[in-house]
Amino acid sequence: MRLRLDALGVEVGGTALLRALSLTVGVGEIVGLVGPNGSGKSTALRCVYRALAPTSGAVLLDGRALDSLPRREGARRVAALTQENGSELDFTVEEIVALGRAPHLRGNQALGERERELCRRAMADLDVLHLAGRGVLTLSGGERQRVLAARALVQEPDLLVLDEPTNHLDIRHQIDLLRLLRRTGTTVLIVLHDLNLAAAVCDRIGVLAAGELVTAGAPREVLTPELVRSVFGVTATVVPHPMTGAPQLLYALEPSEGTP
Ligand SMILES: Nc1ncnc2c1ncn2[C@@H]1O[C@H](COP(=O)(O)OP(=O)(O)OP(=O)(O)O)[C@@H](O)[C@H]1O
Repeated sequence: MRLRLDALGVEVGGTALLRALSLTVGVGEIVGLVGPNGSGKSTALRCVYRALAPTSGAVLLDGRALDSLPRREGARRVAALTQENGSELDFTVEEIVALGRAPHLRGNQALGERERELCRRAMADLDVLHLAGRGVLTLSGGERQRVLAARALVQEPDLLVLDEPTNHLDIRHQIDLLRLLRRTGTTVLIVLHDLNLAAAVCDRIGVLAAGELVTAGAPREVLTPELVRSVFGVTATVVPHPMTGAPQLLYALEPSEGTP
């Protein structure tokens, strides 16, 4: 599925949170949104998973306006892992993951064998199969995040919208999740704070500051020391990854020349 944000604007109480954001995610592409705290990344994602209606502009899925899509079809085709879906329900892990299949089922239809196998596979992929019978409220932050990622993936969406999915995950599980995203071949819009992970996984990166897109392009075009200094106010040395060539940012805690 192709996603197009077309001059997206969001205004709340007279304040612009997002201004004329235009960005395309091609079929099977992984596009990252990065930017300082409060720059509008989650606001943009909220428009895509329909938690927020934009004030101006449009979200287009395969050229079709998102708001013209029946809710059920949207729920089937777009999966979101957000900062808001910390489940308070005292469900087991397998019950939470199975909820990901709900948009594909009719009424109270039970899960068939194929559905159950999809759930098992997603739980195995996210390394939570051993937790299947556990109450989700008893899990650690990282375990819970992996369960919610499994729920999003088991939905087999055409578009995945991920807000800081590596939150709470240890480095192995961060890498496993990003590898999995690559493998699925699904169109992905992802917010990441870790610029090195963004450079490793994203085909393209859009940089937001104060609700506006500063630049967008391939990681090596976008993640320059100048950009990192002007947008984040941080001095970084950028080196190519010795194996992949992806830009990697090195930071030093010692103040360097010219650092405020
Ligand atoms: N309903 C609202 N009313 C007023 N301001 C809001 C509302 N929702 C978000 N904001 C503000 O809009 C700005 C953008 O928020 P958003 O959550 O999109 O930022 P973000 O880039 O995702 O930040 P972070 O990196 O901290 O997660 C913030 O300053 C936030 O306080």
